Amino acid sequence: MSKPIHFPPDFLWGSATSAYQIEGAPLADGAGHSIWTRFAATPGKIANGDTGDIACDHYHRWREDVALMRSLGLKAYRFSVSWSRILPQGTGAVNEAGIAFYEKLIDELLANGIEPMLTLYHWDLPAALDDRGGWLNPAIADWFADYARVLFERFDGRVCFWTTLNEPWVVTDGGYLHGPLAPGHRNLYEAPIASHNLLRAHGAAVKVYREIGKHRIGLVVNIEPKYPASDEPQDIAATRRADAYMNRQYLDPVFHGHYPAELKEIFGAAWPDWPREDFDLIGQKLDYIGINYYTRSVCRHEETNWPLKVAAVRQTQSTHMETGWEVFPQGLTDTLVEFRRRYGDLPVYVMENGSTFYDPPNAEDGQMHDPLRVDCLKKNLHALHAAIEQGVDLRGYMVWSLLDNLEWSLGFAKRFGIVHVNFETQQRTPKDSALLYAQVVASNGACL
Ligand SMILES: N=[N+]=NCCCCNC(=O)[C@@H]1[C@H]2[C@H](O)[C@@H](O)[C@H](O)[C@@H](CO)[C@@H]12
Repeated sequence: MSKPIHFPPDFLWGSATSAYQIEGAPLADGAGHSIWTRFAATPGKIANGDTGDIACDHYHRWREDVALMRSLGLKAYRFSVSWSRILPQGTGAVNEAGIAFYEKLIDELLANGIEPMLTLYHWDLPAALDDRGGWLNPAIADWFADYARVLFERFDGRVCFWTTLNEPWVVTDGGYLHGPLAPGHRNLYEAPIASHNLLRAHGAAVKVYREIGKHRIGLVVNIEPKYPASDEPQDIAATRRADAYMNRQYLDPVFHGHYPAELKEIFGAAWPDWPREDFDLIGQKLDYIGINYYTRSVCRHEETNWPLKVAAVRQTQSTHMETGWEVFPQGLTDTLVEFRRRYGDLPVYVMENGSTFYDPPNAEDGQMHDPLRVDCLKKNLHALHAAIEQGVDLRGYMVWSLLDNLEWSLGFAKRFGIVHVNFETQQRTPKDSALLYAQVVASNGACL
């Protein structure tokens, strides 16, 4: 019998979502178009022609969803604000109806004893700014800082946990290098520029927060630990390139003031000489780091793979994600321990961790059984605890996701929720994984 595990007494157990994936009504009450309302309206961009026009109808069901979080005993809720609800043109006049929606949500969370954790940007750039170059226009650092200032002024104090960006790697790799995500570009020269401007915008927003904010602000990155497929020098080098491109491309400039050298090797002539002063902006001190962990990657050299020359070696036990994300809880422990080794003892929150499996149909007992997700969740939580035992200053965990939702270009078929959503009726049904998670929260992990 393994000894019961305990997490720190004030460990923050919560769940995470994002605006475009759950809200629906993206253009309601004066909101402007985003790059995702446009992408979804473009045939072939989202599987099955799915869109965020309705999604989980959270824009109208927010009170019911907060009650659902309360019923699960959640201590925190990580959500994102749709920039184009607040500033329909991306800059300029504030849309008070957009402010009002998030104010109601925040106040309802607080009234139910749930900590609001607000992400300023979770991929849904205002279309009006994309028309002005979006993340390719250096002015976006100021546009983003001005947007952030509006929310800081309205909500700081009720919101005490701020995140500037969610996963700049996915925004860049998906939206500018390979193209499966909005705005759908595929350009070796654009990707480094977009990525660098994301980090500049992050720094500009943190700088504003230091002027007027009184609580905590950080960055959320997806980290996918890389393991060599063999000890062949080519595979070792490929693994280093993959780690530099996906993981260190964001953490090194923020914490060490420079990019990994491998990026110049990967991008060649497409890699600019960045102005030194940019790294003073990017390197603003943070109160915490948010890490999203889903899977690892076993890497080998692959000459034909553009532009990294790396291929991932498919592993056996995978989730039902499109590219078969391996279930590898040890990677979560390794990621957290390696962050501390490389970047120091900053407080860490796991801001997303979850899995998608084809959930079996509703059982005769009316319960939504999801045994594979339950197993995955248990293993990941044990891995989380192992990192704490190895000295990581881990402060909280947000399961991805509260609700089944729009999995971006993969549509609604990829269900990550611990709560099932019937997208015809909008009925929410907690899965076994939600019942397990409620026990974990209530016992602070002792039930594991
Ligand atoms: N191979 N491989 N690669 C794994 C790389 C992970 C990149 N995708 C994410 O982390 C996204 C994050 C996003 O915030 C959320 O909005 C998404 O719904 C989840 C689920 O997809 C995750």
